[in-house]
Amino acid sequence: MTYALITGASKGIGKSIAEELAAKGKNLLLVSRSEETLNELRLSLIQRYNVHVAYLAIDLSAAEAPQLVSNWCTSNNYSIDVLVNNAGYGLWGPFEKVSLESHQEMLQLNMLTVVQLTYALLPELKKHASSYILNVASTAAYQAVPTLSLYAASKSFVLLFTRGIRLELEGTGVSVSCLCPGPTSTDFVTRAGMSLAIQKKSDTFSMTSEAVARIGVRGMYNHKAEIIPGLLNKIIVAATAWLPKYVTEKIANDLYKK
Ligand SMILES: NC(=O)C1=CN([C@@H]2O[C@H](COP(=O)(O)OP(=O)(O)OC[C@H]3O[C@@H](n4cnc5c(N)ncnc54)[C@H](OP(=O)(O)O)[C@@H]3O)[C@@H](O)[C@H]2O)C=CC1
Ligand SMILES: N[C@@H](C=O)C(=O)O
Repeated sequence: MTYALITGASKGIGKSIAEELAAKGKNLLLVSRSEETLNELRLSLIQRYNVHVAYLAIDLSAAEAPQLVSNWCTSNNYSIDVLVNNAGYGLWGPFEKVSLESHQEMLQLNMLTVVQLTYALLPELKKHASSYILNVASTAAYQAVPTLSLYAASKSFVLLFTRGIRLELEGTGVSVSCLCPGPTSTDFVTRAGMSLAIQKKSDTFSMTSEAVARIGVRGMYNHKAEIIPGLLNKIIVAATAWLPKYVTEKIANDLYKK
């Protein structure tokens, strides 16, 4: 019996990925902070899809958390052939207006937890003839986003890290993909502290988390390097490749400024 481990599985894109995989008969290991929400989701998935589901409630922004997750998997003999590094968030506002501690906590989750969990679970993933890593970055990975400067930089890190290990792992059976959603209807904007005006702007372009998850899981199983859900998001990413950087950064700045 093998499992997919999903971080940030209690809501949003991670929850939708859990639903998408459960619907395909995949057993799940759900990881996030909210124990009650995770247990409710666990019971619902078992009832609807007849799959095995376990969860671990843990704050993944703690430096020791990825090792504790790995220890949990080992002590329960969970055989993992899918790892979805999804948990993450943004902090909206001018760089200097957000505390350094808050910046560092976000970078731990968005970047270091992805690295540490991947490092810890890679030996397990390599035991299987075919296994998958799906790291969740963002369309923000393709350019600087003023007022989300560190967030966008953290997602660029995830994108390049993913592409790097993808090539390193060629021939091992471990397929590595990067999901780069654009605006998606989740708690992201609330957690980021964005103004209502920006939330309204973001909503006009937003995809559903279900659509993002469906496209992401399909791309992962199709061994795609980068998965950009939605035609508009594909066009925006393509534009960042041929428009001058100051143009796309100015557009992002106007979109996200207070
Ligand atoms: N929504 C969007 O517009 C976009 C989102 N993304 C990315 O998608 C990913 C998922 O975000 P999204 O679903 O939108 O956001 P949500 O805020 O809706 O969900 C975030 C998930 O991560 C979990 N999480 C947050 N902090 C922690 C933590 N410290 N430890 C453990 N789990 C944590 C939350 O669970 P809990 O609160 O229970 O801990 C929740 O399950 C993120 O990496 C985000 O950067 C990328 C592009 C666009
Ligand atoms: N909502 C943001 C997350 O990454 C974005 O789409 O830029």
